[in-house]
Amino acid sequence: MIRYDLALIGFGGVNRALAELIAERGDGLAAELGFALRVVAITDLRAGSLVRTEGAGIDLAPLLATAPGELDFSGLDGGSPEPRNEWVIRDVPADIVAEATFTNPVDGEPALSHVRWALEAGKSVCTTNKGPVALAGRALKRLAAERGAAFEFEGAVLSGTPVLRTAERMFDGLRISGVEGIMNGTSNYILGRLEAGLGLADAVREAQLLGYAEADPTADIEGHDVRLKVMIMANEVLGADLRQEDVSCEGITAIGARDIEEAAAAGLRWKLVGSAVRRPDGTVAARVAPAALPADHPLAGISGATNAVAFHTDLLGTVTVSGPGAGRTETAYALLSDIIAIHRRHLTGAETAPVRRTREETVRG
Ligand SMILES: NC(=O)C1=CN([C@@H]2O[C@H](COP(=O)(O)OP(=O)(O)OC[C@H]3O[C@@H](n4cnc5c(N)ncnc54)[C@H](OP(=O)(O)O)[C@@H]3O)[C@@H](O)[C@H]2O)C=CC1
Ligand SMILES: N[C@@H](CC=O)C(=O)O
Repeated sequence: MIRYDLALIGFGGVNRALAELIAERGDGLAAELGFALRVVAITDLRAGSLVRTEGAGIDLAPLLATAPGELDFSGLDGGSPEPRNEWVIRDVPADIVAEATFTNPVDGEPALSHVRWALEAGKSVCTTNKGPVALAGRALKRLAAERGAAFEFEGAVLSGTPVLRTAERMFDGLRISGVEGIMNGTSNYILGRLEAGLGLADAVREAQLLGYAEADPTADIEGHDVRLKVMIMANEVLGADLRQEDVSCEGITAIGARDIEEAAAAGLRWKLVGSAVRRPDGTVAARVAPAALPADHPLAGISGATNAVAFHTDLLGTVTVSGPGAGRTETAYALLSDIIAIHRRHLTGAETAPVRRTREETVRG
């Protein structure tokens, strides 16, 4: 039985849910997929770091039985009050680093360094963190390929809904002229709650409790989170090389109760739409903006934390992928799907990280 040793960086909603999946379903997954998972290191800003590379690795059950805010690794065997991220990532023997600290939409740090340290050490990375992928995806994929490691990030766009792998694997032979979608669970959930008569602050609090919101929910409601996701979609699917300044960005904070009422009276629903479209000259135009959509628009019926991305293709017309766009367990599944992808590449003997194919020549938008 192949075994992969994991280091979890950040032990908040998503990596904790991954630990739960491993604790609850590890044996079943091993029987079904042919590999076992052992967690050998965990770091977290508040809890510190915990390393156990002997025997069964870290015993997850007592950690999962402790309330998130009360976890403290310092008194445990192999524990320290400091996160010790760089040492853990570079020096503790592990096969895969699962990066799930907060997304920093400005410069991607500290997650960008976490990913870079892991790849430099030849360790594969799976991450749900949008910062490193949107802001330095190309360089990190190159580094992964140089070091014979994998860099997987399915959860960085639509949580556990496999929108990137669908585009990468299922659209062979198609030309994709653009993508547009609802790519933020929190803002879509909030818009639904505003339609139900709730105020913005209460709706944000609900989204936080449900585990949908970013550590700083400003990123959700001001559109910065969608901007990163649009960049990832444009760069991965349309072969662009967009930077933040290439993507105009407006969130949902200017939408008031009156706008919601007027839209409803006209049979419209407000949605936060991210889009990237190939221009006739081959460059890519991308934006994030709210739109009042008519009931028959494919994105108008997407409610709650559900998200959807519509791909505009030449031979199939519009193909829409829809599913959860946020949620702790849903996003932990994205990390599991990345680990499965790393395992499959390992089985086929692929030596280098997958460089996603682009549909056409890369042209900066
Ligand atoms: N939740 C979701 O639905 C989705 C989340 N994502 C992304 O996944 C990532 C994780 O999300 P989620 O688990 O919900 O977020 P959380 O805020 O629940 O967890 C992040 C954890 O990382 C810790 N942390 C922050 N900085 C560091 C650091 N430098 N070193 C070690 N630990 C650190 C935080 O500690 P502290 O709390 O003390 O700051 C927290 O425990 C984010 O990047 C998010 O954007 C992607 C798709 C969906
Ligand atoms: N805060 C984000 C989480 C996933 O990326 C969202 O609500 O979509």
